Amino acid sequence: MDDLDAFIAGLPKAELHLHIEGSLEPEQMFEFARRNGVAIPFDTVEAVRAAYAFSNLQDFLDIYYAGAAVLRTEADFRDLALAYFERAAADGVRHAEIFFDPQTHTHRGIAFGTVAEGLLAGMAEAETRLGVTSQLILCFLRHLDEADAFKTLAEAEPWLDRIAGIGLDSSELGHPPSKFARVFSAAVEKGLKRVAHAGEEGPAAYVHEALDLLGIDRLDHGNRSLDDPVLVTRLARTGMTLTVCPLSNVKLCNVPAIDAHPIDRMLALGLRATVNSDDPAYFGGYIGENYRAVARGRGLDKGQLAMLARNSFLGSFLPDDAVATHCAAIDAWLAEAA
Ligand SMILES: Nc1ncnc2[nH]cnc12
Ligand SMILES: [Zn+2]
Repeated sequence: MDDLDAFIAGLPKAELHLHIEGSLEPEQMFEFARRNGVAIPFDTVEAVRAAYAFSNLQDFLDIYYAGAAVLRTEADFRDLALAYFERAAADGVRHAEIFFDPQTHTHRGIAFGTVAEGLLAGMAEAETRLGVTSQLILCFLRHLDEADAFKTLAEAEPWLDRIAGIGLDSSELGHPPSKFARVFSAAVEKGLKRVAHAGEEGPAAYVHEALDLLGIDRLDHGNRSLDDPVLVTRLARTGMTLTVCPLSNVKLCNVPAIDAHPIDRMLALGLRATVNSDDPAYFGGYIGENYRAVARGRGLDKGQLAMLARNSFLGSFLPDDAVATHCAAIDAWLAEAA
């Protein structure tokens, strides 16, 4: 491991944009398929990996939803979460706020509670065994309708004291944030935080909508905000956190190559950008791989990498005292590396 890789591995960081279903590795897909007696349309792990060539978000989503079909029991969700936390801990993650897509499972007849209890069990075990804290964010699938989102929020009611917030994901184009304004209003009355994918493939106007109509606390992706200087100013002045996912952006062809990624431009514009993995099993790497990719591709120095890590705690839903402790650990690591 060279000096930069060692610095990145030891840099305390939070992951704020991770779809737990997107951490399903092909090996696990086979294991879960076997133990649940579910057929999958692939013969080998290599054939699965070979299918991961995407030209846009929808290409990926079609495969991602099909892959999730192997997840059936509470143990599957627990094992999936634990496997993610083990990889994240090895990458220096101290805290993670993870997304899950309940509708992907309830629409297949899996109870909301099976998913939630399994994930919560994995999260609790990760905290005791690995020292990684975490929170859960329930994402609504935006290609489905508002009524389905309301139904899902009602199903979540018994678990809401253990769910930090709600999010919005899936096919962005044609499904603007405005479609879910009323669900997000209902969620805020229940004390939930609000995040949304916006400006991943969709226009800057969708980011404005997410701010104005959903009242988001955090912006997932947000790359297309760079098309709109007034929006950039608004995001910078309000200290809005952007959960940027570099390898995902390249894999889904939203950025032509990693050396053209705008992560350092975002920082230079005063945006509170963070680095995250999105769907690491599908996009070529976990959070450490994303940091290494932008560090090399954009020539980031240790100060910039530490800023990205500090932003991840500042943008988290952790209480101030925990954020202060994590930021002090970053400063100590930076001082040691100097
Ligand atoms: N990158 C992404 N964009 C939108 N929805 C998603 N669901 C999982 N990954 C996603
Ligand atoms: Zn995402």
